Amino acid sequence: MDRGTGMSTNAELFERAKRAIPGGVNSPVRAFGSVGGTPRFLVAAKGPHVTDAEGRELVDLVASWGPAILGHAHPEVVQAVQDAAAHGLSFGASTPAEALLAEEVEARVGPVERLRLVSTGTEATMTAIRLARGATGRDLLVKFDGHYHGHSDGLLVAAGSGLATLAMPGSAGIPEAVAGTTLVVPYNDRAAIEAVFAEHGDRIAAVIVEAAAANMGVVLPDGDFNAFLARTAHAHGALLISDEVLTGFRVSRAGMWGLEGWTGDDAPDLLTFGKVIGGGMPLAALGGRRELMELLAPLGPVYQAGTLSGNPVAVAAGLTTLRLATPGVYDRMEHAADVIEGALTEALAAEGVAHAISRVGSLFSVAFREEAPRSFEEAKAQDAFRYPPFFHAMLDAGVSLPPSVFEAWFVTAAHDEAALGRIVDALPRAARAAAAATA
Ligand SMILES: Cc1ncc(COP(=O)(O)O)c(C=O)c1O
Ligand SMILES: N[C@H](C=O)CCC(=O)O
Repeated sequence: MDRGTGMSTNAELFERAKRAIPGGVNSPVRAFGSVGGTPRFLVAAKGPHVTDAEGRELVDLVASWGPAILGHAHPEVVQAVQDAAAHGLSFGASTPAEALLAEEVEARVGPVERLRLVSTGTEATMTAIRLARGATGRDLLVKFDGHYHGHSDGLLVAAGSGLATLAMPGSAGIPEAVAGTTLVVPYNDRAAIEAVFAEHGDRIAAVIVEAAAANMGVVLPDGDFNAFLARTAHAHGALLISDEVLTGFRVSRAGMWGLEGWTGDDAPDLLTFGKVIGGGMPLAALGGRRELMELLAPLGPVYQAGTLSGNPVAVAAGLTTLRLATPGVYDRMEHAADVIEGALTEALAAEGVAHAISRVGSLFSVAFREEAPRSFEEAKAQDAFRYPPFFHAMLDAGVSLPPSVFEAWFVTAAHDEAALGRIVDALPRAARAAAAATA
């Protein structure tokens, strides 16, 4: 499919992109770095499918890294976007729909009394941290090894996602002074949290945690770990930032908070959202208690701004997506996850491949090890060499998986029996390829 490029194959497009764009991609995980081969250049997406430049339709388990819970290009979302666009692409001024979106989130997620819209998850977490520092007058941030919260300086320390994929310990270009304000602890390690607070408690502004880790593969919080973090932070006058950029409105209608339901001292102080809240458009948000959120300018001293914040086309996509995300949508996603989990286990077990599937709601991934990992150290201690041949066997059979063992698999409510059937049919051969892999 040419689309004005004069080129038709993924390989040609990748070569051209590499001559114009660093590494040929605008986000590192897209480059197939850890699985090898040529990235697919996509030209269309509809329902559970994406179509590449060679006209090949693939069943998609990336779902734009999470936003597409309804399936790609849901007609009502597309219509809402077209209607909004017809009235103007961007105003740089308030619009009536912004408050409707904020109300929609506040009605679902108890700890969110006020919401500020931004454009990316990176901006949401960056702003939440600035707000926590402004509120507490402290400078240190605690984050977890292998958690990813976007690419702002202080958060690219021991991060997951593309850094895990590329085995990068951090990023160049981050001043020591900034990196030094981030304290990294192993995930699910309560003793490590207690120790870090015992040593630095009066300087810690906040703990930031993925509500369920999903950027080192899915790694679930142990028991009431999130509530424990809130209680420990609060006991030391610090805040808990629950990063729901990935889990928000995906693992349930109210995200991970909706599944755990922590309130009072156990609840997070600030929450960040992205992906689903924008329905596939660039929109993200941070929210929390009124008195904290009102420290943001223009009411308070913590500054945050954005030319495109609350963009009307993005708000239309997000609002329509959330309104369409009925309990039935979550039932369909869970059904899709059930079918894939069952078939994946069966296929890998039949080949004697050690594996563990970690899952919350419909969000899951597979690790090539006996036990589900509880930390980044454990997530890295797996037979990761089995993933590239597994991935390529699935791709050859027409199923697009995330191009890294450290990323989650994303289903949508549009994954119908036909799409699921293609995945199930592809798995036995992929499991054989995983079994045959050598380190
Ligand atoms: C948990 C989490 N937080 C933050 C981000 C950053 O969001 P964005 O890529 O929109 O900047 C991501 C994903 O990229 C994420 O998974
Ligand atoms: N793990 C990231 C999002 O959740 C992958 C998306 C990206 O960084 O391109």
